[in-house]
Amino acid sequence: MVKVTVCGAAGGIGQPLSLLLKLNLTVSQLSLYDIVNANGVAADLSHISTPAVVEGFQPKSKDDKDTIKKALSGSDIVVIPAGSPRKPGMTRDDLFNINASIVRDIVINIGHVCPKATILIISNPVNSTVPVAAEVLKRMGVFDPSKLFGVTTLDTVRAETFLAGLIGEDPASLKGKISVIGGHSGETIVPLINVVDYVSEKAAKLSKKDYDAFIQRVQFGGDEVVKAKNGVGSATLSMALAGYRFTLQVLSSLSGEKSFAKVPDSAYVYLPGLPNGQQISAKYLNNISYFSLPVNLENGAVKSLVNPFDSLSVSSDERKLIDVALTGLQKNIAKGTSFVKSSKF
Ligand SMILES: NC(=O)c1ccc[n+]([C@@H]2O[C@H](COP(=O)([O-])OP(=O)(O)OC[C@H]3O[C@@H](n4cnc5c(N)ncnc54)[C@H](O)[C@@H]3O)[C@@H](O)[C@H]2O)c1
Ligand SMILES: O=C(O)C[C@H](O)C(=O)O
Repeated sequence: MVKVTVCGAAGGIGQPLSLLLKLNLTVSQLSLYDIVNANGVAADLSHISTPAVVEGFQPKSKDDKDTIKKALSGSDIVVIPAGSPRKPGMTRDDLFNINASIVRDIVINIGHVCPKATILIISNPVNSTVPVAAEVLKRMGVFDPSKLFGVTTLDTVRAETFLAGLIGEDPASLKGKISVIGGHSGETIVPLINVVDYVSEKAAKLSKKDYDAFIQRVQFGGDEVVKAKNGVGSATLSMALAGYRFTLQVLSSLSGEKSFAKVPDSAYVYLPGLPNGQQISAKYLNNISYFSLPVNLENGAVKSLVNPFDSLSVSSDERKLIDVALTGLQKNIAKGTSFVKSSKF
């Protein structure tokens, strides 16, 4: 019996992500929360002949504080794609002013109603919204760092697709064989290509021009979609797939399945609170508090992090990219942390 709640379920990501979750046979309850159209999306999905019981939750007014609590009650997993997407010319950081308070308020409710749930944050800027969530939960005295994740899987999905094109492989065959670490915006995104022998052998033959173009495309893939959608939003369908892929990793860990991937997907996590996170951060990451690394999961929580410096042969070019990422991330993290410190709740 697993209950998954999607907050922002009627949005561009929320709808296809909820569809994918409805198709998953291990989900028994699917709770769809949004400030608009949640009931409509729930009615629609509820006609699909799979076991998950779907319920919509939509506040009746701005003062309605109960509906979200009902939606979250008993959740094992809460996925949050609530908030505004970018328009051309905006950075993800430009979304902070609107999305930070949306994430803060949802997470306050999680802290009250289902503090043991595994929380997956999609809302941008992920580099800052995850620290927002962590600070809220810390202040409430219910923070479990092993259960809070910023969803960065789309960067890995893009890296698989773009690298496969360059080295002539089937993109699906690269799943679990390359890794993307760091954060989720521009230069904080660091693809590592030296993960599995046959991938690294082929990748090592890339010209410098192709390698640089690959890095640039993974780091700025989101901009490609924002530009193509021309004011109507950002990645939704590829993100729904990516969000589902990470949720599936969590669901599998809840049902005790073992992963056969050489590297599991990465997620943006709070390093000081994780078994080997503190160590990796102190030794290799300039004591950064949040960083996306491949996560081994058990029972919906981080069991251990894959240390890329031990096992993924980080090259000197990749080390330089990591150093640039660390500088950007420090600022993004500080912004999220100080926002909550000055919030009253
Ligand atoms: N992590 C990633 O890789 C990634 C990828 C793509 C998009 N995103 C981010 O995901 C977010 C959502 O993108 P989208 O394209 O689905 O946007 P969207 O505007 O289509 O959908 C957002 C939904 O959130 C809802 N919402 C707003 N405030 C809410 C609240 N307080 N409680 C519950 N629901 C609320 C809206 O009603 C809407 O239905 C954006 O911030 C976007 O930047 C992240
Ligand atoms: O680019 C965006 O704003 C959305 C998302 O973070 C993405 O990577 O596609």
